[in-house]
Amino acid sequence: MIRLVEWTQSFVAPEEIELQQPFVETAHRLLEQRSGAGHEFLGWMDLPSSFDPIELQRIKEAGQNIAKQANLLVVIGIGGSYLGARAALHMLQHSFHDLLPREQRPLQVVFAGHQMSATYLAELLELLDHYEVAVNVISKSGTTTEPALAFRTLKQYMEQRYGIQGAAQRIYATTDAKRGALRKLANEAGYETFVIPDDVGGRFSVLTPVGLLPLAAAGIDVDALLQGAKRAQSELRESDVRKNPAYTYAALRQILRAKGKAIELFVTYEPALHYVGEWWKQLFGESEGKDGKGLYPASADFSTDLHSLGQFVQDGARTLFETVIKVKNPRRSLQIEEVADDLDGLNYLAGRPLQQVNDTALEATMLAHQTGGVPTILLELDDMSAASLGYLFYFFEKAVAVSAYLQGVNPFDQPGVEMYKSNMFALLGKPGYENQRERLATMAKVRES
Ligand SMILES: O=P(O)(O)OC[C@H]1O[C@H](O)[C@H](O)[C@@H](O)[C@@H]1O
Repeated sequence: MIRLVEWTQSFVAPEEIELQQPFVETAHRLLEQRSGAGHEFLGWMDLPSSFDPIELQRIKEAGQNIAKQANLLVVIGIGGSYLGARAALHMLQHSFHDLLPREQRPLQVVFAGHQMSATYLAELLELLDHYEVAVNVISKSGTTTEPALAFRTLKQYMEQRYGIQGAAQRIYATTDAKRGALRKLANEAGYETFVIPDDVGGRFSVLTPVGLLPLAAAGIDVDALLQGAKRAQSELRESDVRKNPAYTYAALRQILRAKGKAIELFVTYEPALHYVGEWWKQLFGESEGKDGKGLYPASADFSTDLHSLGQFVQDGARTLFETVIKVKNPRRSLQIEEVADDLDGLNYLAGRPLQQVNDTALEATMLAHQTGGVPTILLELDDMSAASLGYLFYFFEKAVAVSAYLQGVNPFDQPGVEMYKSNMFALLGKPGYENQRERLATMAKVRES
């Protein structure tokens, strides 16, 4: 589970949290009664407890099938169709999974379609012949350009290598039940398909086949992931802002925003949680960055980034606060040994667990940053298990929904992401975008003049 251990009370007094109760209550009711803005996208709320066991079994079987037919799974997707699976694999697999002896890593997962770098895709393609390959292409809309371009190329590769039918047995599509180009293509090609429910938005879809199929293929315990989320679903239904840590966290964020903080820095001291930070950034950035409002979600890996960003956080613009995620019971431990010469002067640490130094760095840094005028929120995650990660996913989904309602925006739409796409289509000469292309050309002329 996740505990909200402490926050800098000199910045936000407990009474200020309690004053938020009426507003939190309202946001809670909007969620519970499915009556707030974007209420048609609340399918994620009951997902853990209502997951169809037959569909879950089919996901697990497809995962086993992938692991039998392939030793490399290419997951194609972007945004919510990519970040959840990557966050979970990065946290739950061995830190050096790719270095494990081949027999200990039956299936490797790589990602594509999360950007449009020719170098990235070309360098992936040139290695595929060394592996038995399967592909999971994921897109809720079925039309997003980045994964569509990657899939167009990888589909060609798969069909050239395995034949049309052979490729169709190795390609799995996760998309809308009925709509979109990917649904049409998958139906015509005969791919096994999985559905992203209509009422679950992309950034809330990690606990659907979007995340679960790649994880099942990689041998992750998806039952435990869902169990952890189910526990969060039950525990985080409490409407009292003082008793529900997800709501306390939501209220704290909005109070700090009202006090002039503009950036929330998501900090972890475990490299395994790096992509949890990336997933968290989309969840909060897309849910709250609207109407000229919102906290800019940033992430940092400490103590690594204390040697790069530490100066700014300590002494730079006082526009940020930190949300620190501490893992109470990390996956491994290591003791610092005494050495005869003590040339590094570290024998004073001999006999102590290395984790004690990492934890002390966390404590010391929080104190330093608070002294420097940076409020901090400390959240504690039990451990690095699938169940704890499932709980974490649900915790932040619940928190962002309430936080966005407190901020007065719809948590579940993302109108702002369309502009770059339509500009790109216009500049690429996509039919139907001629007028916009002319407008942009005029703008470009003005820019050059
Ligand atoms: O799953 P897709 O429909 O391909 O969408 C992938 C991503 O792209 C969109 O532009 C939105 O920014 C995200 O919320 C979404 O997760």
